[in-house]
Amino acid sequence: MDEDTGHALDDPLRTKGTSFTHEERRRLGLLGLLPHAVTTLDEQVRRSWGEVRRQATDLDRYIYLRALQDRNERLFYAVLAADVPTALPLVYTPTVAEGCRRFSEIWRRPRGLYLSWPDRDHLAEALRNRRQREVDVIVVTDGQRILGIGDQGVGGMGIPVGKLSLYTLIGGIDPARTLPILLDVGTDNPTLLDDPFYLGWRHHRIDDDAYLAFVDAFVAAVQDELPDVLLQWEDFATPHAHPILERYRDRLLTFNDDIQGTAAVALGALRGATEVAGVPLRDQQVVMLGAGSAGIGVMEMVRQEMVDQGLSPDEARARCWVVDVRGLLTGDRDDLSDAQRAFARDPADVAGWGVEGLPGLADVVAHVTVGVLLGLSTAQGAFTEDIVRTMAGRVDRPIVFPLSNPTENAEARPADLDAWTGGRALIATGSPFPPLHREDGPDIPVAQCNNVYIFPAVGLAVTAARATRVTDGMMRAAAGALGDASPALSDPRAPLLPRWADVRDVADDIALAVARRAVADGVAPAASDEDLRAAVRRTRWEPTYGADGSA
Ligand SMILES: O=C([O-])CC(=O)C(=O)O
Ligand SMILES: [Mg+2]
Repeated sequence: MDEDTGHALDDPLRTKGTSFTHEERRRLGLLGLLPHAVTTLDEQVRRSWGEVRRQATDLDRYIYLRALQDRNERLFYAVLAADVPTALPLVYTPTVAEGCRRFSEIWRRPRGLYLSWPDRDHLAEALRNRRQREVDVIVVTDGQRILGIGDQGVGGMGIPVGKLSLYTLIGGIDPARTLPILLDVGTDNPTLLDDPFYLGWRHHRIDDDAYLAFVDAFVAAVQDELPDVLLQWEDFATPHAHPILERYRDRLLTFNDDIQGTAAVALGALRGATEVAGVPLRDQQVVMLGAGSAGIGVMEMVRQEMVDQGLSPDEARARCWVVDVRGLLTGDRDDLSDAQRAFARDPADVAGWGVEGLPGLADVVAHVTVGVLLGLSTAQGAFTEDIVRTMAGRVDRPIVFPLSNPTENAEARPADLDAWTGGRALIATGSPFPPLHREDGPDIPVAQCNNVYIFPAVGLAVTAARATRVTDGMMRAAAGALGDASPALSDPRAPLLPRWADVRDVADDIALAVARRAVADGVAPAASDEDLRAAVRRTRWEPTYGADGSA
């Protein structure tokens, strides 16, 4: 919003509410509009947390916090920063899933841009109508594969809004320079199509040719208006996610969070896990349940890491197993995309197992000494007691990551994994879970292996370093720096990923590693380490009130 238009009290980026001083109230024409007392930001934060706690449900807390964001952004971020571990599940996974499901019902105020198919000839006009002039980061979704809860149509907007609030909270991106976008190309969700309150374009999703042309027009409009922006693709359905990434990754500053962000955080968590297990990744057999964009993205990075650790591409491939709803990916299947086909096993590999049809997860675990079991399937409870006990019978420290979101979609609950393996399992989940209880010591937090460890830091890095592309090397640098920060490297009983209280400091370290790699890859202007460190520090926006009401 322009700084000199609108009323200081109503502009969420400028207002201080009851914290405007008496001098500011005179100068800005606010005299008489506020009760007498002048509060500090800290008092406002404490008052707001009281309000958050008083709400009856987490959805109510989400609604309260979103309304606060729309009213006073600096206060909103100060509130989140005051208690990151409590705030995160309220503004992000898992509560944001409910916020998306009930988006039309809980609608309050507009935020970001809705680019709808019926307006396809006016995308540039809509983009020019945005409230923020300069933009560092766009998060865009078409709402088709929201977390693990499927097609939410226009309700998917909850995700770009939530992700961008973490870009600011964790990555320090100025909230005035973030832009959430929803591409409304219809929905195939019958509940939404029948919902009288549904706020999106009430129509089935358009066909693929029209869809890809629309995405092309959108990207062209962004390139015209905001040529330097980071464009993050989020929660696209698998058949679109990979092709879109491949189409644009060499043409603009862009990445897909579900494919690349999820892969980087998983690789970071595997670093600590394999260290504690005492078996490097190159010596592990790795099984992924789920062959969607996220599952395949993780396996691509796992395979690359095995090659970096000294295996040939074929040797690495031989250690990777991917299972989807039908069963193991094998070369004789005709339903695989190119990205999935790269992980298809030779049917001869499993011919001796004596399994009718495609082997399932239980068959793979029964015939292979699996050390790492990953899930991005949205199949609740798919890591059964039998499967986990079989695995734990073969390896000393089974590494088990049920990564599907939100919480109810997880392939297993950490407490069950812990019980079935006698406390030997090394666990990370995608959504938050309660800590594991220990009789002989303090409770152990469960690492939340969520791309939130990665994307805010990537945004900070490319903004600070003025990068023009996101290379694979940069995502791997992010994974490496996150892995280096694993508390498990120094304490085998510690969680595999840093505590939320440390996540902003860790983001600085990740951002520096990514920025360095951007320079090395020739996609950012040459800069010394010292310059990059200073740029990261300079870029970081903090939720504080300036000396007056103007900034
Ligand atoms: O949003 C999250 O919590 C992680 C993510 O990208 C997804 O599940 O699609
Ligand atoms: Mg996502």
